[in-house]
Order: sequence, then C-alpha cells, then structure tokens
Amino acid sequence: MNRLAFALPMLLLAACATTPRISLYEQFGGQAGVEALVEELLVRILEDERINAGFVETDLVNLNDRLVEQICVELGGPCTYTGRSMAESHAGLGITEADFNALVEDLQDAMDARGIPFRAQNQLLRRLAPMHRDIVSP
Ligand code: HEM
Repeated sequence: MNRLAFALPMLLLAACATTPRISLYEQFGGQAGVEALVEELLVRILEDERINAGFVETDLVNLNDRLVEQICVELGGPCTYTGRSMAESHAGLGITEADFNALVEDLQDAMDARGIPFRAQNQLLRRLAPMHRDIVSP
C-alpha cells in the first residue's frame, strides 16, 4: 500500500514531465509560422474578388508587418503591436458583415493550408472576434 501511495504520484509526475504543454504560439509554428500564415492570408485576400478591391490603395508591406505583429500578440507570442487601433485603421472603409466573413474564410483557408490544428485555429478566431465591432461599419 505504502509503495503504491509513493508510486502513483511519481507516475503522474513523470507523465506531466514527458508531455509538455505546447503554447498556442508554438502550435502556429512560432515567428516563422506566423509570417508564413500571414503570407498565405494576404495571397488569399488579394485573390478574393469579394473583398480585394478594398486593398488597391493599401500599403501591403505595412499591412503584412502589422498583421504579423498583431497575430503574434493574439497567440501569446513575444511581440508588440505597433499599428493603429482597429477602429482607427478601418474607419470610413465601409466594411460590411459579408466582407468580414469573407476575410475570416480566407484566414481559415490559410490556417488549413498551414496545417494548424483545428482547436488552435478556433482559439485564434475567438481572440479576433471581439475586433468585429471596431471593423464592420455601423
Ligand atoms: C479580424 C479581422 C481583421 C483584422 C485582425 C485586421 C487587421 C488589420 C491591421 C492590423 C491593419 C493595419 C493597421 C495599421 O496600418 O496600423 C489593417 C488595415 C486594413 N484592413 Fe483590416 N483587419 C481585419 C478585417 C478587415 C476586413 C474585413 C477588411 C475589408 C474587407 C479589412 C481591410 C483593411 C484595409 C483596407 C486596411 C488598410 C487601411 C489603410 O491603409 O489605411 N480589414 N487591418
């Protein structure tokens, strides 16, 4: 009995030590993974005829860099977002509910293409969802 009382916690400890928890940021492949994901996303946005007209005047290098920072932050990665607020950067663009859903679909396709686990995909989407109110025009 005594031996069992000792062995069980040791087994549990060993199990914990050998199954490290992988952070959300790591599930996206860290910095290189986030950069590759944003590239996949921008390619899809620019090919998406539902929304690409809205990006003809956009500085795409800036958009790429700000999205990398922002997604890194939302995934809990070691980054700082240096861009404008979502309200400020989307004000007056007349973005509709359908536009927003189209971009989310492009992001889902991009995450599928990167092989991001489904649960991890949903965690990122959940973190981006509250931005909806600042992005979609009233
Ligand atoms: C969760 C959804 C979205 C996120 C996280 C997001 C994020 C961003 C970020 C980080 C920037 C750069 C801000 C800066 O330059 O300081 C930006 C700019 C921009 N976004 Fe979004 N965005 C989202 C949805 C959308 C949608 C649905 C559209 C239109 C279909 C859109 C169109 C634009 C445009 C055109 C710009 C450039 C604005 C400018 O150059 O002044 N965004 N977005």
